[in-house]
Amino acid sequence: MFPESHTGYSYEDCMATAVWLLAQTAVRPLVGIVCGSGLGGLADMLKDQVVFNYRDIPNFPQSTVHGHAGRLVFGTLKGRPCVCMQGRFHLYEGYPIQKITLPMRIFKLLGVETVILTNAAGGLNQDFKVGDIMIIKDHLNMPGFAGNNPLIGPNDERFGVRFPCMSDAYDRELQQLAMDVGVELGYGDFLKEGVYCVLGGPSFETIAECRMLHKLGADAVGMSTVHEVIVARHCGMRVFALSLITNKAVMDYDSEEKANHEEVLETGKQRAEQLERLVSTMVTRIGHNNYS
Ligand SMILES: O=P(O)(O)O[C@@H]1C[C@H](O)[C@@H](CO)O1
Ligand SMILES: Nc1nc2[nH]cnc2c(=O)[nH]1
Repeated sequence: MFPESHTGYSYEDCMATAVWLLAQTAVRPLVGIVCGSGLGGLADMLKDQVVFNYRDIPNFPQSTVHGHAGRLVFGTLKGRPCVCMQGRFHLYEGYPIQKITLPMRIFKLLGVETVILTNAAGGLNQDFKVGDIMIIKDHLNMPGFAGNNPLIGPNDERFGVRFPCMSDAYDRELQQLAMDVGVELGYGDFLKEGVYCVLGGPSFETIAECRMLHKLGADAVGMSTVHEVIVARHCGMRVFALSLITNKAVMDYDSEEKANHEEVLETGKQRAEQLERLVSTMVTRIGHNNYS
């Protein structure tokens, strides 16, 4: 089995995990949700839950980060069958990149068509405030520039093509749906859109790094999501992603502010309710109208 090598799980390994899960729940999810740091409350909205601890799922990694519960939750969200990762995996936890993205392939084999990813991120855009929700319209993949891409290794065409396009990674109709729903819910003042930049972490950025990322066109910086998006798109799922701006990236040598994980989790708590309402309303509308 894979963990020692870095070439990824085989199609058969992923299928075995999917079949194992499907044998234990009647839920056939069409939407898969990934909860970012401190945003695990999204999973609690699911009704008629069937819950698996990651440690019990064949081939699954374990969550090691505070604010990531480590549970896969099946259930319905306003009647829609969903599966929700209450906790994700990050490069800095020491897992190979193919392992942290494995759940996306399992989502696909479970029948998921649309993936909704959330994360906590530092705001680089000077117009952003702590508590803003940023609809991700594009990304900068810094580990990818350094050769760390989840699709490195032999390509299995049963998942997708060797050279997948990423210029359409973030579904435009779903971005519009999020904006429409957000405005309807009265969230217009704190709903933004922008470019998310992923770094390896776990150290937060220096001031010079934040200034550079901002100049390169990033609006927010974090340590996740992009690898999952690449694998989800490779196997043909639609993707919507958002960042909760949990802290302002420090850009100024006179600033006394210091990024820290406690602030990240605290901001998550404060915006949890609105974020949950935004995502759950979106889920009820996916596939029902011209956003399908
Ligand atoms: O899983 P996400 O991207 O939400 O987690 C972010 C990045 C680090 O894991 C952590 C830093 O506070 O939050
Ligand atoms: N890299 C990074 N990740 C974050 N996650 C939440 N806030 C931040 C941040 O400021 N930088």
